[in-house]
Amino acid sequence: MISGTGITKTYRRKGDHTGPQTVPALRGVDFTVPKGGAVSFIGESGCGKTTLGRIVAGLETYDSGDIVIGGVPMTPLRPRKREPYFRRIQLIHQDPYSALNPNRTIQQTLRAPLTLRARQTGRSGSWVDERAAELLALVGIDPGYVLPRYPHQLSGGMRQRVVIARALTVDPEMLVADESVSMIDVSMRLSILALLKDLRERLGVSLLFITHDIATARYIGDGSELYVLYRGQVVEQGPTETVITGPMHPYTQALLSAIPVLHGLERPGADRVVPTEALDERRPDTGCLFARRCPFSTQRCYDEHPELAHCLDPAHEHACFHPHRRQVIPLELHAGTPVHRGPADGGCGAAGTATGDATGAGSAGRVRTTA
Ligand SMILES: Nc1ncnc2c1ncn2[C@@H]1O[C@H](COP(=O)(O)OP(=O)(O)OP(=O)(O)O)[C@@H](O)[C@H]1O
Repeated sequence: MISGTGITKTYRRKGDHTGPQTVPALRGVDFTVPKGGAVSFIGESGCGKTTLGRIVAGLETYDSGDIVIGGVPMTPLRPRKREPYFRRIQLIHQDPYSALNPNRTIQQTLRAPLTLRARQTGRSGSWVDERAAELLALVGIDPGYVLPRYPHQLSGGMRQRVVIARALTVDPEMLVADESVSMIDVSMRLSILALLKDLRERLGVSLLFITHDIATARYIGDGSELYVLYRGQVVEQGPTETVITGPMHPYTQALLSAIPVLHGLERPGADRVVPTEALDERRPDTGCLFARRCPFSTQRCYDEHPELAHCLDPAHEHACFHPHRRQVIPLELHAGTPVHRGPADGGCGAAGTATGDATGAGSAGRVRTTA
């Protein structure tokens, strides 16, 4: 199991800026990826997804918090001592072309980490080439065709499979896939996602999926957890299907309502879609970070910071003072018929730190549903 607690990261800005000199990329993120499990992080550009993925893969430092890998806290360890732990976590880059050395054949690319692995595990030199062929077959490509070739001689989909094969050379416990299908041809995306799902099932490797695309997160689905990141903070989390079919946070609802609806159907809640505003970074981040973009915010949202809390389902948490099921989202279209996946409007209806929408701001009259 790999977990993170209170992970924060602030970047320093280089050069002359009129605004603040620092950019908070992550503000106290907690997450858990169970052994063999899958977790997706979703959010719009700049919300901190890539930063989190790089931290989890040991490629970026964090300011505070802790990453625990297999029960071992990383923070107290010196960087060199952390290395073997982070090696168990492999990052799959979004751009398979830049991730591969253009001057090396695929055989040379795979040989380097496999030779090291052979030394570490006391295996013979012949094992290296056998394993390279085995891994390429595992990711669904013909080793005879691919091994002697250079990256530019392969399709984008093949290159991404090679990148995945290279990640597997170290027998990782977890793969971090950062927008790993966003730069390859649309026609090949599904097969790469299917491959990652298949590897999870066959090898028991955990998956941390980073995407801005809710459909991708849903495809990875099956018993996975979804974390919705907004400006470096988790604003909603829970089982993927639960969050997607019954989002409680206005930001998650806005993300979902941005999905295009086919066949002339209206977008759910299109009249309430929260516009992307140029955030005034000089304003202090008190209260809810989403308050200024939220059509349901009240004074309390500006004054107090909402913590993650649940309503009825303890597995489904949201950081909102006015959680409410506001819309039905037609995420699946079968033969032009929208499948209503979410329940109709309903308040939180539970006690606890998260309150129901007592203001009535989220009543059905204010947000259009497709029901
Ligand atoms: N090396 C860096 N130096 C300064 N600021 C950075 C750096 N890397 C990221 N940031 C800033 O940190 C914030 C989070 O960036 P990050 O790339 O993690 O977001 P993201 O959600 O992955 O966005 P995208 O989907 O566009 O890649 C952004 O405001 C970004 O501008």
